[in-house]
Amino acid sequence: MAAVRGLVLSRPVTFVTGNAKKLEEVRAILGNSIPFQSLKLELPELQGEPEDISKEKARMAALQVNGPVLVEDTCLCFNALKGLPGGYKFDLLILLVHFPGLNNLLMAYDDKSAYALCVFSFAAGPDSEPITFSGKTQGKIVSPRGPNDFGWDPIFEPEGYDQTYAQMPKEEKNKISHRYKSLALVKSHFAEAGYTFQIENS
Ligand SMILES: O=c1nc[nH]c2c1ncn2[C@H]1C[C@H](O)[C@@H](COP(=O)(O)OP(=O)(O)OP(=O)(O)O)O1
Ligand SMILES: [Mg+2]
Repeated sequence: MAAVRGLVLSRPVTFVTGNAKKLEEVRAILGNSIPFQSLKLELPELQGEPEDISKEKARMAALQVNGPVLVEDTCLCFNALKGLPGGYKFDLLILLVHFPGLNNLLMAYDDKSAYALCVFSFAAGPDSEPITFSGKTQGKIVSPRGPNDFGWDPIFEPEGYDQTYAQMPKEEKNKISHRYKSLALVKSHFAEAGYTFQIENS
């Protein structure tokens, strides 16, 4: 008799986001490794610790979808500002990208280091406690360089590179990014948990 391995999910996983650029990267990074569908929902912008925001997003998404969901919350954290803005989304980041002179704000600090943090959460359903997976990429804040089509990509230069995220080819960003690292943990979790997607009993 064949052993039944892993948890059975009632439906395929839904990745819930309102951000098309994120979705593009998640598609490219996951490839066929985790079958998922996507759903564009504008969930409320929560503030606080990134892990808490991500979990809460997963709870809200699982309720709306009434099935297994993946969500993620991403933030940029300045070491000189003790991790701010992090999960506190005042529009400083957007101002920095659009008004390069404002980078002088950080000129007051010798420490221009920062990290990009991506926290994925998986909830198996509306009654399941979400599990989080955090990926972090170290770097520094620079004056904007490169195309301005995804958030703070033009002002973040990852450690060991002389290009900003915005200047790098997408495939390059997707090999070293906060999102890539977080998704690597999600993939291992799925591989270990051995989720299957049958609806029928076996
Ligand atoms: O790799 C990235 N490179 C540059 N900027 C990024 C990245 N990833 C997120 N971002 C920006 C988008 C948003 O201004 C904020 C995160 O907010 P965050 O709530 O996680 O994203 P969102 O509201 O756009 O989409 P969602 O519907 O998934 O919540 O940082
Ligand atoms: Mg959001």
